[in-house]
Amino acid sequence: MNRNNGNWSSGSGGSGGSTSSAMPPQTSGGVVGQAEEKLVVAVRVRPTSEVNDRCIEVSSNTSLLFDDGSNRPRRYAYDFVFGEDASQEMVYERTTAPLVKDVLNGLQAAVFAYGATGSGKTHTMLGPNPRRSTTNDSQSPTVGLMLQAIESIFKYVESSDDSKNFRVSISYLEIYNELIRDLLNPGAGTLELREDNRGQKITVAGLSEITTTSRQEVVSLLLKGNKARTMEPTAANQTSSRSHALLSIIVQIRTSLGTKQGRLFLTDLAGSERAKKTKNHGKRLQEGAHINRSLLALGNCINALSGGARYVNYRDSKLTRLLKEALSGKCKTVMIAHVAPEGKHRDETKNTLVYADRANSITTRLQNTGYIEHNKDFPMKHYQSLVSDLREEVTRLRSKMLTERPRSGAAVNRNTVDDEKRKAELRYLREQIVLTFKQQMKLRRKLLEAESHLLGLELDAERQHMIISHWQGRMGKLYDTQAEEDIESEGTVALKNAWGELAAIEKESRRYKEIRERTEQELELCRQKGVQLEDELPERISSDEERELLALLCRVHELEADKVSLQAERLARQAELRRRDLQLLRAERQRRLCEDIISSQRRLIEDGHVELPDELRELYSLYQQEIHSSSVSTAVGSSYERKLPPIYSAGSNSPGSSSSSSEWIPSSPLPVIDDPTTTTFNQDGPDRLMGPPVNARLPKIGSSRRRPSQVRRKAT
Ligand SMILES: Nc1ncnc2c1ncn2[C@@H]1O[C@H](COP(=O)(O)OP(=O)(O)OP(=O)(O)O)[C@@H](O)[C@H]1O
Repeated sequence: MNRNNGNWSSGSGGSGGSTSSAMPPQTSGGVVGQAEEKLVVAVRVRPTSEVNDRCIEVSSNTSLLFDDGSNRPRRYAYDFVFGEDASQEMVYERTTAPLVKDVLNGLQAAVFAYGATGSGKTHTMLGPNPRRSTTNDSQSPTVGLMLQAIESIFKYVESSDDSKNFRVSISYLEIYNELIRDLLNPGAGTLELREDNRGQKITVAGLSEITTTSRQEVVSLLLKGNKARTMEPTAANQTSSRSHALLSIIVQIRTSLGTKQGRLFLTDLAGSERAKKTKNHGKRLQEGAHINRSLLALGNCINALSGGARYVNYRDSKLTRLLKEALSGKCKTVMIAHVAPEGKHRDETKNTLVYADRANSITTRLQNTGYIEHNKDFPMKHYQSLVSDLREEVTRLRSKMLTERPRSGAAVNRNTVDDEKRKAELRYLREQIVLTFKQQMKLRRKLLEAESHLLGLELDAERQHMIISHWQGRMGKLYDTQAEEDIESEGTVALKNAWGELAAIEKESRRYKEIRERTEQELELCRQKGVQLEDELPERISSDEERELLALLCRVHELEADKVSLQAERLARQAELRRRDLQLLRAERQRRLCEDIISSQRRLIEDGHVELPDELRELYSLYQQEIHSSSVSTAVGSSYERKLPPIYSAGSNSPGSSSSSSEWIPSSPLPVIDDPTTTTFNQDGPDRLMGPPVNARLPKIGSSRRRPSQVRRKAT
């Protein structure tokens, strides 16, 4: 077992697990890349002994009738409706089993149980009396979805040919009164929720993530976690969960292309409740308020998502922040709404049905999580594995030659007919092997080309993103209104082109990802066929002639391996050049921004006659030295290296003025200024790649809008 501090949104476990390149099962929808996804909604009706006063009648596997008391029942339809007699297994098979397959294919998936207090959520997710349960039997028919999912994942991994390529880790937390607790390490106290600068990646700092190869261990950890969960008897439910419990199961699958990571979130939400009805007081009442607030936040997100809102506020509660990925489409998500059929729970049941109805119309775009650690070294890494495959084949063939030495006189004793037949068979076998090998190489090349092309597209997309942010920055911030229309038209054209390019690149990427996937499958079949054919060889090698044939085959394989190595080096160099080109472009862009900032600051200094602080004076003189040395080397260097920041002299009226030196004060420590209109930078430098050239437009002298606080005037 490995215990790590885990991230909520990115699995970073220790080593553990096992390995295998077993073909993962087909995804529920065969989705790879981006696809339109509907949030799947199921409703489960809790069993009751009440026969007379009832508000729910299940009419089919997908619909039910709800009587709000007016005796005019309303029909609600969902993806699945589970009646009172539905077994745990049935609920699992229809809702969670397809998601487990997706997770084993490297996708993210989530199941969350929603409903009023006492409606059966914990029963569905964990089974009956999870707190009291001590059985480690994850195969018992009453266990909940969490244990069933763990059971299926381990079953799959264990039955796979190369199970050592899989690594399974879990983390389990609860949100109680808006505080996060680690259920696998309850003594750790409350944990912090953190997110990156862009609010994209949510992590729970210090959350344990346990990696293990033993399913029994996972099961006992889960049971232990359940016992640590905050549960209290309330008037509505003797074993009421007062917290939201979120289990995350991460499956990492090592493949020849990198490590894929799938993740399954299983969430047992605390039940919504009405204070009046539950008769809760004090602590229970406060818990209820927190529960309701976070469920309200969840409800708001669902409303916004179902209405197709562009902005969804996930920030209102920790629950929604943690479930953001599950709700916003980076995940396949199933919501199981729970209802109580008794008439006395009519209001809560109606609320849940309406809630589930809204969730029914949420559609999102599923994103493939892809590989977590590949491409960085591509194409080298990929080629290396290919070459090692080929070398392995050579070794295998060679070992056949060594083990099966011809027995002396064997050939002489055979009669001619047998000999001929044998030769014909061998010829056929050899032809088949060569044919399969050729097919394999063809597919491998196709795969490499697809990979290489995808890498190129990735870099192209990055370039377009840079162009977009470059122009958005220029149009939005750095330039004065004076020639706004000009800039806008230039910028608008550049932006439009970049967006168009980006759309085309994305389309092309999707196409190539499909090609890659198909080719991978074909290659695997072809490889298996090749291995089978080669397996037939040992018994047949009995003559020097046959041995020669085999040696020839080895040679072909070796040559092919060498060829692939060379190809790999060439492509690696190409990719590296492209990468460096992008880095240069990025660095140049940053340099231009710095120059713009310096220009604006200098403009403020000149215009406001601000006394130059010593440190700044020093920096300027260093800068001047730097510029001097780079202008000396310009004779041999590129023209843009020597370009000074586009600083305009005091008194110049337009950015295009032809002053060739600073006219501020003769003793100015500031660098000499080049004329922006005569510079070749915009024509030749990397900035040119950002689209049409644009000169910086700084505020006119005397018309600059300065706030007194921004300018420290020189004391006279
Ligand atoms: N499908 C079911 N079959 C048998 N018993 C069930 C089923 N669903 C719920 N129960 C029983 O009903 C009671 C309440 O269920 P449970 O504790 O799962 O509700 P809950 O929605 O999780 O409540 P809370 O939000 O208060 O935690 C429990 O005793 C549970 O065993």
